[in-house]
Amino acid sequence: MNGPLLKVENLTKHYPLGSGIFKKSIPVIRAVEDVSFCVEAGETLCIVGESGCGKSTVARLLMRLVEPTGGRVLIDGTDIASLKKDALHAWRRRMQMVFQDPYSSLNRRLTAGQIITEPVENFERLSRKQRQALAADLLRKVGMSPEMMHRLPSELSGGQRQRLGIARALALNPSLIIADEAVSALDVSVQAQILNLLLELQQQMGIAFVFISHDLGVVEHIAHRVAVMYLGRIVELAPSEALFAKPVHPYTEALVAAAPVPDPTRARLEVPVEGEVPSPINPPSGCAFHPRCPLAIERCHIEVPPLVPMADGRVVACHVRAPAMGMPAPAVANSSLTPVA
Ligand SMILES: Nc1ncnc2c1ncn2[C@@H]1O[C@H](COP(=O)(O)OP(=O)(O)OP(=O)(O)O)[C@@H](O)[C@H]1O
Repeated sequence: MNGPLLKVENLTKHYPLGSGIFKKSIPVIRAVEDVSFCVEAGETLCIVGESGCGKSTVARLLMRLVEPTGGRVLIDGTDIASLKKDALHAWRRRMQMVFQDPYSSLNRRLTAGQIITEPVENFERLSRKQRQALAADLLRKVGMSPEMMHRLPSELSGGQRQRLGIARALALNPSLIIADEAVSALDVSVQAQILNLLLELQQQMGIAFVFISHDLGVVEHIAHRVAVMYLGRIVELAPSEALFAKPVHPYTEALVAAAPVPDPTRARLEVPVEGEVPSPINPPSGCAFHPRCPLAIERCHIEVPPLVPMADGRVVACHVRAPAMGMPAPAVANSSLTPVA
């Protein structure tokens, strides 16, 4: 198969605020704005950013749990919005989601065995024997004993429930798993077990992951590439090693500097980024990060910076650090930060 497994083009999601019956224009929450990226088979793309930056909305758009305001999602080159009944059914087998809180996403009245075989039974009838064999196989894949198939979710630990959520996602042999804060609710040691399990499954089964997390320690452990979102937009998308070794966008730099990973070789932001993410209802003009950015220049107040490709394969949206072709690199005044070549 040529081309990426998943291609996201100019994806946009605005949530209208109120019905606007008496108003001419309805204000909207700009949750996702013009987001584009690709994911190759067997690759892990992590999406990071502060709360409210639009990460979960991207996940919901990928799973078609919400409809986009604009843009497209293509699987193996096919726009998922164009799929009719049977093709949509087939596509649903290929993409699965693992949620943050396994307890609320699992049916508490079903046994572990019923929970993990349910996706398959939506497609085909299984005999009792087949169901048990499938449940045992899936439980083994996620490092659980087949005897657990008779337990209810309430009889399992948080880590076991998350393994169950992963087993359920694996039931249909997906090509892509979307994991939204899939380990955030777990203790650090259980987190590490689940992350290692995901890495093993990726190696064995060639599954691609879109992994959403606000935890940069987790991201650094598993990502091949990282997309950094700020107020609905991607501001930097880079190979993981390059991003952590040398973050280019000032927002990425601030996130990496704030992450509790002891690495003295890392760039440190001497002028910390302060304040909170502004409202997505009325985002700042130009670069939405400019009110918090120690590097901001006049252009940042006016123009939305485009994502500019850099020599090491990353793309960055920053007038100062990655000026678009044809624009002179501006002088940087009053900052401990320097433009990155
Ligand atoms: N169904 C909805 N209706 C209206 N606004 C929404 C809806 N879902 C999300 N939003 C808004 O869209 C913006 C992006 O939310 P989203 O949940 O995608 O962010 P996030 O980066 O995943 O945040 P978190 O890390 O806290 O989960 C937020 O301002 C949020 O309030």
